[in-house]
Amino acid sequence: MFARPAVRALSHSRQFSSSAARQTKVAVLGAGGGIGQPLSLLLKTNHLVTSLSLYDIRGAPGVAADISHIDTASEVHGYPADKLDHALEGAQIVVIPAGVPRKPGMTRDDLFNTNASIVRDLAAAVARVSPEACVLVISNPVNSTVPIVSAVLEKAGVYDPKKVFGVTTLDVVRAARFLGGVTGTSPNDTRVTVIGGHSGATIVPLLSQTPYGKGVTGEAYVSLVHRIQFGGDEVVQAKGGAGSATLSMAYAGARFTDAVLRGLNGEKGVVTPTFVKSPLFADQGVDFFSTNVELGRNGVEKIHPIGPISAEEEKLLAACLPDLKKNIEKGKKFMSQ
Ligand SMILES: NC(=O)C1=CN([C@@H]2O[C@H](COP(=O)(O)OP(=O)(O)OC[C@H]3O[C@@H](n4cnc5c(N)ncnc54)[C@H](O)[C@@H]3O)[C@@H](O)[C@H]2O)C=CC1
Ligand SMILES: O=C([O-])CC(=O)C(=O)O
Repeated sequence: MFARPAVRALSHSRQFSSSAARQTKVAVLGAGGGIGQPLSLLLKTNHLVTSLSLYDIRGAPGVAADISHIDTASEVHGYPADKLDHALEGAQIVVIPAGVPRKPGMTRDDLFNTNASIVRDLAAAVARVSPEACVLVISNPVNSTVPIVSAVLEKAGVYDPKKVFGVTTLDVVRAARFLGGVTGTSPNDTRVTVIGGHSGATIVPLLSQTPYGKGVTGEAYVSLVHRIQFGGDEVVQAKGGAGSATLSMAYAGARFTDAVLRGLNGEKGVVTPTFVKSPLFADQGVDFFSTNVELGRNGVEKIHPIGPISAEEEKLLAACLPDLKKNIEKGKKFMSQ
């Protein structure tokens, strides 16, 4: 589906015959929503998906019937509210965009009270039915929902930190697009590693690590960083109460799912930022963090170090860590109550 590699570091061509690729069932929980529908559509076009399982408390069977007419080989099944366990049976990848989106004036953290329990209950079903699946969390606030999913799986005795991912790909997509806009170059030439978490100051773009990014300085740098950190707000404002990013997020979610699929299929060199259990800043109480991660047959293969960063990025990182710590602790506290 994606002609370009998911990340700038990739140079491998994709060489899967359908017989070489393993059978992969992907479940989407929240498939009837603003993200869930276009994400499911994009996953239907991915030849590495052999079975697509669409679940929502509203509308999933209709979405599944519609998407199932697309002429790619995968099977598509839709499941109503009371059939969550059926939807998860045999899933190797579970993507979760279930939950409420922001309205203008809200932060992602304002979604916590509603989305924390949605994500907790879905994760409990994953633990029960498909405990070995890779879980890709889109629902906000990602900085807290990923620790919640992890804690649910841990409580159930099935937690594998290599298999729980916060999807931060939209920040990577925005950074490439916005940097390309500033430098007047193709986003394909302006791939940016974005580290930290997924909200405001916790989003840290490492522009200094790219040839084009290095050249952006002064006011232009400050406003570019701000746009990457608060790109979500732009969409929330523009939609005027009708939700947040759905289409760009579906694209980003499909791209990240494709990266996980390629890793599971044994492709080497699949590297992309994602928010995972990470040792990098664990000594500062931040035990989930997004950096470049190599994906493989078992999920996370290797967590890359952040690499050399500029003095400005040191400051961004210093601002990120306390906020991220609070968000992570909030998720953990919710699970310990
Ligand atoms: N990680 C990221 O970069 C991004 C995350 N998001 C987040 O994704 C989430 C979904 O956003 P949208 O699709 O725009 O919202 P939406 O309201 O359009 O769709 C959410 C869907 O979840 C379903 N749902 C609610 N509770 C459920 C449950 N218990 N089980 C299954 N399905 C359930 C709803 O019925 C609805 O169809 C929000 O939390 C939003 O903040 C949005 C954009 C980017
Ligand atoms: O801004 C939001 O609430 C949705 C989101 O996470 C994004 O667009 O990055």
